[in-house]
Amino acid sequence: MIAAKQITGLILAGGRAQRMGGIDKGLILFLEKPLIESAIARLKEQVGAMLINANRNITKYASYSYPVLMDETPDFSGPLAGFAIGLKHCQTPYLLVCPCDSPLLPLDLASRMAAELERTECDLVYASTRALNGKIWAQPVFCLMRSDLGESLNAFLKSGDLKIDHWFKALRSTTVIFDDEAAFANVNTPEELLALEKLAP
Ligand SMILES: Nc1nc2c(ncn2[C@@H]2O[C@H](COP(=O)(O)OP(=O)(O)OP(=O)(O)O)[C@@H](O)[C@H]2O)c(=O)[nH]1
Ligand SMILES: [Mg+2]
Repeated sequence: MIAAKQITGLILAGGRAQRMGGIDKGLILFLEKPLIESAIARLKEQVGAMLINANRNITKYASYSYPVLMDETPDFSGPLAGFAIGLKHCQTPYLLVCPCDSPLLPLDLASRMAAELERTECDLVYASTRALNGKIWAQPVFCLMRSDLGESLNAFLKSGDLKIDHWFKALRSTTVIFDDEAAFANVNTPEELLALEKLAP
């Protein structure tokens, strides 16, 4: 069984947040605390070590006492840039990536993804959600992978492709479907922030 201590959690807070007006999304207030704090609180219970990926306000992110890693590829080239620096610094056999803007993320995320990774012997497992109408949506920035995939990812990024699903297809990958879609709700706009504050327990 993959144990929590074999997993490093990586919170991605390195985006541009253009739909939020370009501010640093991880630091906007959600129920009076920086948004990233909700993700940290939920993820840290599920893993043995934590990393934060950010490209701005490094000192503020460092105040959470986890290593803060900046993208090595320039100009906000997308979430895979965060995956790459996370894989480079991960010191456990598995890396679990989550975004900073999903404050209700599931408390059984790591355990369910780890069980599926082990069962299927895949390299990577990503989350999907089932909408009320039954449709399945991939949530690719929630994913658990073997931490020896750095070379594969670096080669993929060097080829000029930045699309998460393209990299996943190049690997042995699979998904876990979560029925609790609300747990994956994320904040992209000021309106979504207000709506999610009302949903929070
Ligand atoms: N490291 C890194 N993470 C990114 C980058 N772009 C997006 N992300 C992260 O990927 C996750 C999902 O991205 P989005 O919800 O689109 O966030 P965003 O790109 O900051 O917001 P928009 O500019 O409005 O699309 C968030 O956790 C972001 O922080 C990037 O260039 N580098
Ligand atoms: Mg984006």
